[in-house]
Amino acid sequence: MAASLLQTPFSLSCLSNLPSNSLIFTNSTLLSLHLPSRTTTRPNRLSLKANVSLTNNSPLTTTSTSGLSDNEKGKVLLEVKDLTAVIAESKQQILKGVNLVVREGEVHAIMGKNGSGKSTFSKVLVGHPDYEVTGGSVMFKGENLLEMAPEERSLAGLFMSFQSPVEIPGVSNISFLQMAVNARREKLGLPPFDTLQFYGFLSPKLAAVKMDAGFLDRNVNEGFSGGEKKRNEILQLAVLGADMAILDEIDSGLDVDALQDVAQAVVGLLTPTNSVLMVTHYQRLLDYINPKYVHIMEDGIIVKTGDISIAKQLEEGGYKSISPA
Ligand SMILES: Nc1ncnc2c1ncn2[C@@H]1O[C@H](COP(=O)(O)OP(=O)(O)OP(=O)(O)O)[C@@H](O)[C@H]1O
Repeated sequence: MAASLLQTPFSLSCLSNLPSNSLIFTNSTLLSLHLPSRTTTRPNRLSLKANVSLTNNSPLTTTSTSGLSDNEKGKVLLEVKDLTAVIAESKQQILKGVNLVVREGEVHAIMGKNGSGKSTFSKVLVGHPDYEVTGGSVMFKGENLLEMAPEERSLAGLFMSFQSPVEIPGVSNISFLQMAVNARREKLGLPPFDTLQFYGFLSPKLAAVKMDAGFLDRNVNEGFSGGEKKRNEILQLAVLGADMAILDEIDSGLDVDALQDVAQAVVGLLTPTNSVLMVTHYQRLLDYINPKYVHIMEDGIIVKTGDISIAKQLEEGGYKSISPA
């Protein structure tokens, strides 16, 4: 790594010994750095493109630029078949046969009662070591995701925003992001951004998530409020990009304005070739991000799939109003 990057004293070794939910920050490759896919032909990665209509007073809605009708299907990004998984330590089964297909350009939401397995599913997808897959298959962009190490999953274009983002004491946000972006550039055979170049790259992303520049010099997530951490996660997504972003409860802890900012930033990241899989409990996020599909998870499987009307039904009648299809 270029010395010019290291304005803040920084060593990868400081990223070790992090809690288990910090697998993306392990030092083997500096996390599932949300690095780009091996296919470098995708034009839409890492861009905050405005394929969306945004107004302050109306829900954020995606508008397809692909020219495809609703009935024409995009390329499959993720295909999960009969996925089962247990907690590595106790061998308790949590996922009991999850099936899900996500295509390019689609936003999917997973809802479900507390403890139904939503976060476990998300974490299994990114290869969290707390869980062991015991059956089924997961293909991501035509490759066997389950055979990839967590950092390879990131290299393949998977990003996950955790329900409880980790803190990284001693590492400033800007150093972290710069290092992550430059690691990615190195993989692509590109020269690293120096500090000035990086700031030019970062500025529009910072503006897109409406984040104060003061947060850049603070240690990653250290002392951030719950909402600030969530906003910072979306900044990471904006900076690092992804073919598929898994967002676990990004709405938790956000005030109404922050919710709109974060939702707007996520919508701004959508392109016809990437996708979002979000876990949420509340319709309000879905009103902004407008998923194509809403799935209900119950006891480790998806028991119902529909459109946003399911979320409205849930809001009004609770889970008892949703009977498995
Ligand atoms: N590492 C772990 N160790 C022990 N139990 C676990 C672990 N991970 C998940 N579980 C258990 O598995 C079940 C599913 O948890 P998970 O976090 O996936 O649920 P969830 O649907 O995301 O819930 P919530 O809506 O409350 O976030 C819960 O009973 C939880 O206690």
